[in-house]
Amino acid sequence: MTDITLSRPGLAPAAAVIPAAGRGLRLGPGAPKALRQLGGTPMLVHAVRAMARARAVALVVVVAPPGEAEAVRSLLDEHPPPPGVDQVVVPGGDTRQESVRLGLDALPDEIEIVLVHDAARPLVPVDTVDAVAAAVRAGAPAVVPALPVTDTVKQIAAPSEPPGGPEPVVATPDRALLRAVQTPQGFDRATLVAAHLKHAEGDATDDAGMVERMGVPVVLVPGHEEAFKVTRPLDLVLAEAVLARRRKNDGY
Ligand SMILES: Nc1ccn([C@@H]2O[C@H](COP(=O)(O)OP(=O)(O)OP(=O)(O)O)[C@@H](O)[C@H]2O)c(=O)n1
Ligand SMILES: C[C@](O)(CO)[C@H](O)COP(=O)(O)O
Repeated sequence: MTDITLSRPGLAPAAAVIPAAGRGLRLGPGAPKALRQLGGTPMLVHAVRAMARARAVALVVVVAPPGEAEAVRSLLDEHPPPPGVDQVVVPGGDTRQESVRLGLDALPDEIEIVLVHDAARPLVPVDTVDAVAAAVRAGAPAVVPALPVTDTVKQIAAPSEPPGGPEPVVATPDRALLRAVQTPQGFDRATLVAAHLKHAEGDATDDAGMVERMGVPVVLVPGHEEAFKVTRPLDLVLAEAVLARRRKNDGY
């Protein structure tokens, strides 16, 4: 557990846990995804900035690629957070779930609200972060930003083996009832810790799914198009374009 003094006045103390330990295999060969450049700055630095700008966030815990924690500490020292925000770096694990759990283990006792945010979503607007934190502060135990699904989605019985073969369709779910979820996902700390303890052996792709499985209500709030995840090479092209537009229009 981390021993720090939290200094953001007037709000229940919240921490951002940023899982950044993934390899980014779908992005292609190169450094771990969080350390790849976006507009000349590592993606992780953008993600940390986005979270540290939120009004409620007093602490940012970065979960670094295993073996890169020291390099990430040096990188973040070059990009200090705003006054009143502390940052801590811990090494990550083999899965996203394990990395988030390692981030949770580093939280000091005072933290009541946790926002889990993918380093791979570097351009999330601060208003989205604030809206998630506000909903948790207002009493929701688990809050997820989400957008309507724009494609029609087909359900198959099982993925083809090997991939690329024909896949028979079994259903077409009603798109109006589907949402694509983003991060930061916000939680009452005790709820999230309990979910990680209960499902410790799993490999969940998101934290809210683990909370749902405990029977705790999860609520969606509007996400934002610019909170998209950089997963494949084309996402990086889009991220560069969004960043260039922000820099031109807002001096970002
Ligand atoms: N062992 C892992 C795996 C993922 N992540 C983090 O979880 C977030 C979402 O994961 P994703 O975008 O799927 O990243 P990767 O696992 O790096 O991608 P890929 O599956 O293409 O390798 C990312 O910020 C990633 O760094 C993590 O902290 N630890
Ligand atoms: C948490 C997440 O960003 C929600 O969309 C996502 O599930 C991360 O994992 P993925 O395997 O890259 O989808």
